[in-house]
Amino acid sequence: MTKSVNVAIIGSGVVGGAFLGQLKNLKSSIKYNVVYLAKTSTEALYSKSYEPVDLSNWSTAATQATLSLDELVKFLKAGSKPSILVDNTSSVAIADYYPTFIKEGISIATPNKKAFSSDLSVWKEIFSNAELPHAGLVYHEATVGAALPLIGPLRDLITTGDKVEKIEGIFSGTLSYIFNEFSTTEKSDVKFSDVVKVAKKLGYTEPDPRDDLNGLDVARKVTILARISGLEVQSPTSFPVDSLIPKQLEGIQSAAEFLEKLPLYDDDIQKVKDEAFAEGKVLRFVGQVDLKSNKVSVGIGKYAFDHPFASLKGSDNVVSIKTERYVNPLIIQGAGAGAEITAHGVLADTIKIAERIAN
Ligand SMILES: NC(=O)C1=CN([C@@H]2O[C@H](COP(=O)(O)OP(=O)(O)OC[C@H]3O[C@@H](n4cnc5c(N)ncnc54)[C@H](OP(=O)(O)O)[C@@H]3O)[C@@H](O)[C@H]2O)C=CC1
Ligand SMILES: N[C@@H](CC=O)C(=O)O
Ligand code: NA
Repeated sequence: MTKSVNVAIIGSGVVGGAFLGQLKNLKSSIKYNVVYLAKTSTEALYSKSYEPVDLSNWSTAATQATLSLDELVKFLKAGSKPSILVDNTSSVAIADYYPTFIKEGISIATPNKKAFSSDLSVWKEIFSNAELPHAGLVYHEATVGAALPLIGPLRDLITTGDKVEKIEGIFSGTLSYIFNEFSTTEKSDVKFSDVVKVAKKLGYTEPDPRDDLNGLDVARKVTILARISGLEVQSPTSFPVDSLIPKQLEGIQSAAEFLEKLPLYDDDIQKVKDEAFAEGKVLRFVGQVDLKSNKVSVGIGKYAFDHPFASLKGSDNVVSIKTERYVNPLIIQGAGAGAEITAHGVLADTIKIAERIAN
């Protein structure tokens, strides 16, 4: 008999849209019944009889109002199959609900960093609920480095008894792209604000690019890796984080107005770049977790032209993990943002869950 799972998907933006395309084309012996699809915060596709959503016309099909999270839990629990929630949003409200989904036996696959990198109490609740009998599973590989294999391998190392000593790297696809284009080993007069706009257009940035520029997105990723490695980081604002947002633009309401005004401050960051260039260095935005000194930090660093960080390309992330076993650090490098790249990480997690729970 064919095994199957019920899948509820929330979000159809940059990552969610690509996820739906990949799921539609998935060849698998397991049947994935998409019984609920919240396209946006207000519009959803589903039927009370659990008739699967037709993924060939989801963008044009008639919608109804979204279910509340309470209603969604009830809906999924009343289905006859095990369920997976795929959260392709950056919503805090949904993230705060993960402990409930998990306790109620609903598994989660997500690129949403909020639940894993906010207050430590949410992290603890998620992973203690995951130990309960009949709890749902939690997979979140795409919360750090998009689909790059970081969280899975790091957990494998720790579960098998290795000890992490230091993690260091470039964790933001957006900031990698921006600095790789802006601060190069050749003299260039490309404008910081222009590169930011291109990064947004390419789908690398968070829904609001200020969440990348203020360092918080990197701080969230570093928080997740630190916690997995055994360091109880209280929150992504509990350690030093450099921001690239000019002080004068800190109070601005909309992302559009921010992007419009950003060119006014191009000269300031240009000066920092020129100073580094004069020393034979480039600027890169780096995160560090030092398990020996229990210190975490995120900020701009200057790296010599022949340092591996200086030759990074595109939106690549590069992460170095030094452990007791990996005395020469394990290096993981590749694209760390973008629609298809991230979506395949989320789909791979969905498949891993389905392989464990489908019936
Ligand atoms: N882009 C990338 O390269 C990467 C992204 N990620 C993560 O992936 C997630 C999605 O990012 P991205 O696709 O770029 O973001 P988008 O803003 O493009 O998409 C988010 C989608 O979620 C919907 N949404 C938000 N809140 C709710 C809600 N409460 N109920 C239903 N739908 C909701 C939005 O609809 P509405 O318009 O109504 O709000 C929108 O359709 C984020 O958590 C991001 O950090 C992770 C790694 C890489
Ligand atoms: N905005 C993020 C997306 C992935 O988490 C980034 O640029 O890395
Ligand atoms: Na990853």
